[in-house]
Amino acid sequence: MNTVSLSTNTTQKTAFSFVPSSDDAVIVGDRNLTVEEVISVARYGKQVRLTDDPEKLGNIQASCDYIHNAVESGEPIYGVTTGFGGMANVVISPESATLLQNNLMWYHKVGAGKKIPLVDVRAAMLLRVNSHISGASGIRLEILKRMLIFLNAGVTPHVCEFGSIGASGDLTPLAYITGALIGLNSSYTVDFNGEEINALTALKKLNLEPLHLLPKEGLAMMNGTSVMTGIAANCVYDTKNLLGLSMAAHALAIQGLNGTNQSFHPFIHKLKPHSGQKWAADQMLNLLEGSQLVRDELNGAHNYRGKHPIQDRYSLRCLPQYMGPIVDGLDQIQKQIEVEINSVTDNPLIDLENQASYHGGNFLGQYIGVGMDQLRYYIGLLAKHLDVQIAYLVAPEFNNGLSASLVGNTDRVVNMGLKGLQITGNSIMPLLTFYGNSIADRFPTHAEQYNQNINSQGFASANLARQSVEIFQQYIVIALMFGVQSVDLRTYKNFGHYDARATLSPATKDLYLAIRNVVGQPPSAERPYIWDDNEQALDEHIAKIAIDIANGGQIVQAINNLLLSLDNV
Ligand SMILES: O=C(O)/C=C/c1ccncc1
Repeated sequence: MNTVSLSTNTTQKTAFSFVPSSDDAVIVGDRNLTVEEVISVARYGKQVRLTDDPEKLGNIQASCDYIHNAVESGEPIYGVTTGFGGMANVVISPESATLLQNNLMWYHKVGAGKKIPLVDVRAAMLLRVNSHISGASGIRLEILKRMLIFLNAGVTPHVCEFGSIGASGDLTPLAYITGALIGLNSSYTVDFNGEEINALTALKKLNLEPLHLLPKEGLAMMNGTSVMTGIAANCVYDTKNLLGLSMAAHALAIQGLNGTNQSFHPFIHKLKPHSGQKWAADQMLNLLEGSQLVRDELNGAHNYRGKHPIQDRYSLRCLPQYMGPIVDGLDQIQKQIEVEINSVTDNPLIDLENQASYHGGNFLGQYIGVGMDQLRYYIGLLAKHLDVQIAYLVAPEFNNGLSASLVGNTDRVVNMGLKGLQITGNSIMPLLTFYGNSIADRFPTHAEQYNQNINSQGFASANLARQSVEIFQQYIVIALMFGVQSVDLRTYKNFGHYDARATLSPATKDLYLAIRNVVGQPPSAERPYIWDDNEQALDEHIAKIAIDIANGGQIVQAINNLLLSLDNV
């Protein structure tokens, strides 16, 4: 798979550059799409094709015919022969039905704030096609094909971060995608393989003509949850990587602290068999297996440990019980996102079999609003646990014989070790629990003439989730740096040298090596990761590790088995 290159001074995925992938294409319409497939298209340039199932393709045309006939016969259908939303009492004549759809994009050209990342817009376009492929939306195949042309050529409309309350779907964000797609006018802009150009120029470069929307097509494009769901898919994917890295950071810390593996004994977790808890305990055993730094007490041994308690403190001993609900919760969120990805989310919906159409509200993004609220809450919980582990590592009263603040060279009395790094971590962790606050329960009750008087705030919730993910990507770096330094110091304490390659469990050695590699400082028997304070600029290490993680680079690859196991929680 080709990788996405990011600009060097940021880990944000706004700086996406499109490289088409030569892997097999993702097919829309043959079966349900997964989060993984969405990511492969959105971030890694995988090509997309439409199904060639003649029945599916025929249904798309049949749904357009249904709308055409309804308009001809003057049938009252919401949003086709009526005004929109709270103005759905306005009767629209057949002659104005086309104008109605094209006007929809004008009064929703009201986005505010920054542009959202291109990878989120790419995910949104894929999801919009996937939603329309069911043939219940009354939109031409030509428009679906056009979205795929954009995706496959790396042409991405610009979408703003404010403008959707997630009620009638993401009207305004989708208006920006639609306006660019049809070339409504030159004020719509796109990213054309890294170059910002207007939509009309983009269409020319793609050998496409501007299009006029037909009745229902504006609503079909704009009434839906695709943008918030695209963002959510990217967020859940990243959060699972971060969950895996959190587990691995804990495994390093447990080795650094000379913790026991007994608390992860399957006997304990069989007696409280929540699937997430069992997964966390099993994975912790895998992560620690073969380590020379833990107290190997799976046989039930427990000896007095002098001034240290006979059993470990809760952040170690209760790790599976703490992690379990987070693991199960993320799994549930992913399942809900995958249902949303494969849903038809506009209104009205066309029932071809019964030649009827139904007024409803599949565009309400409540699953995404609540799901992304939960995702941010779980990120806050993950961060809190890591913060505790760091605090444990730096305190000589508790850390089982390591130096204060994990100072490397204690003979150089001015060394303060990782003290500053901990404070940076302390500056981030509260933000992450703050971001765990909910937004879906705070809404404008008077929205849109009291028509959208219940709304999900799903788009806002998803945008906040992206921010939370990006902040957590910085935070996990700090936890990992603490983990690396602690295992070096523990190796010295127990074995008289600093090369933790020889003492770590095989499952954490790869991660350890990847981190040392990314910061350009290979392990050595003579010195730990950080020896004297003035030998390295730790902010540069933070930036390098964060970029590798945001890119899914070697640090994430190093825990691939752990990540794969998340699919079978
Ligand atoms: O009530 C609806 O189903 C849709 C509402 C709406 C409001 C404003 N613009 C487009 C659609």
